[in-house]
Amino acid sequence: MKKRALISVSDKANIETFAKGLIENGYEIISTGGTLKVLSDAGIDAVAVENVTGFPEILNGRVKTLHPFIHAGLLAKREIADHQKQLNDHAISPIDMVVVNLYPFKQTLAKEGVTEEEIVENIDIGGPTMLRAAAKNYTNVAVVVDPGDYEDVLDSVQKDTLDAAKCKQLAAKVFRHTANYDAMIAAYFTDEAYPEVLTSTYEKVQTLRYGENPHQTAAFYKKPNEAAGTLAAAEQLHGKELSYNNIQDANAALEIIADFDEPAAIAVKHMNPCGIGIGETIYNAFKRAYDADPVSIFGGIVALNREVDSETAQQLSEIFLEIVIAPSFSDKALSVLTKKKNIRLLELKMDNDVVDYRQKVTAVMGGLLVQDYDTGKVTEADISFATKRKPTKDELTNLLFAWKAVKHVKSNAIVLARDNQTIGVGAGQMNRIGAANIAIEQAGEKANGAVLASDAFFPMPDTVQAAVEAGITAIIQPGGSKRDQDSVDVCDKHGIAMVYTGMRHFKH
Ligand SMILES: NC(=O)c1ncn([C@@H]2O[C@H](COP(=O)(O)O)[C@@H](O)[C@H]2O)c1NC=O
Repeated sequence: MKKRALISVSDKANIETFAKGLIENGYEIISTGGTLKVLSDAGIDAVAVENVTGFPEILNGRVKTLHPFIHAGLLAKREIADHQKQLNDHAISPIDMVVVNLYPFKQTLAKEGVTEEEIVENIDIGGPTMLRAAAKNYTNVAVVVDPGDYEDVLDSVQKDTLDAAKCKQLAAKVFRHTANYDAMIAAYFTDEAYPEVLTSTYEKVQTLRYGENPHQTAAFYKKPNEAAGTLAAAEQLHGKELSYNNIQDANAALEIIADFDEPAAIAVKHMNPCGIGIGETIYNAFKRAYDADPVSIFGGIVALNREVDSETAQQLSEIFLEIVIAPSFSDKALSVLTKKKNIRLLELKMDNDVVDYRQKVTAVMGGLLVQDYDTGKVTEADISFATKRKPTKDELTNLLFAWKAVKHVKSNAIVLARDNQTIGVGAGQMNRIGAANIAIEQAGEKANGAVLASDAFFPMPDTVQAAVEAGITAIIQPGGSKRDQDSVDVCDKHGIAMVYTGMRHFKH
């Protein structure tokens, strides 16, 4: 008896060649309405599914293959005599291969102006049912969900190597595919933040050469339909493939730059900003980010939120940078930067609301932690004045700038800033005074007259004392410690202006 393949595909690319190949290798083709038409138009012999089921396609295609003549043909185990007998009793013939790809739910969701009705109609029911039936019965049935597999499957058919092991791999792909499909549907039906099971799925962007270290394997995945404004949407204009650490650092730079509307440049090393500068022009902003810490920026990642012009490109090209990421590069800037073999240039349409609707997921052993992104913002209206002296206008501007910066530094974090530029960053220390000492030491003489931001309150006045000694004139911190008054007293004694934000920015 001839083998039978049921073909029912939404994405009809290359289906004629595949079907032809199957026929040449002794298969009979069964097909649904639209697919049958494509095959018939190409002169390929196929049997309409209605002729197998004895039942017409009804409800505008909502029911076409959902029939025991199809599903018993897919699910019967050939090696079980009773299954065989039941097929015979009901005059059902077995089906040996299913070639199905589903209604384009994801693409429909992404369509501009799409209606709920159209989205719901694009939830495929018959397709996944056949795919899952065939995949369950992988020892008897081959299942092809990915048009990218046609060539390989045909090759296996020709060589007679389409065995259970191969079919099991094809079946695994089906269950991944339908799980992803259902996860997208579930996400469309509700935007519940913390459902009883987390079914988010991710699509592979690329396998990476290695992970954080060369002995670790790694890959980069993205959420379906959510790339806009993220690294997954960036176009690489120049340079080698991104590494695992590049992706982490570039992502950190994008999260930071999303907090700035004015021309800003962010230099990142190991996920901490080593220099942040803002300015009238992107050139000024970058100069400040560079001057903030000309040592640490070496081998770093720089994100800029305005087009890179030739003048800025010239400055960027004078140091070794892993990545420059910007919304665009002028032609002249590109010709300057592409002369450097080892730099990676990424073009990305940035979006300052990029993190607002996303959740931050962190892996822990055996599970995940999920939380909102830290989108907390503090403006002049939100702060309260803790000390006798209030900050001057200039100090206040620098305090709010330092506050934006410290939010993105690993805790415990202290940032010193002046003149629209970070000048000292103390990151990831186990005690606050340790972070302060690092920031103060890095700033050197520039600390005198600068402002200081702390990501969390001062449990004791030691950091303020260190600030006094360094010549800091104003401090911004959340407030809320039992011993706030001790810090206030030190400030008052030395004429330092201190403000409270009422908001903490721990970052682990
Ligand atoms: N309802 C059914 O019985 C059914 N059987 C197959 N489909 C889907 O119909 C599509 C192909 O339809 P056509 O060959 O008419 O273009 C495929 O994406 C397939 O997954 C169905 N449609 C959706 O549920």
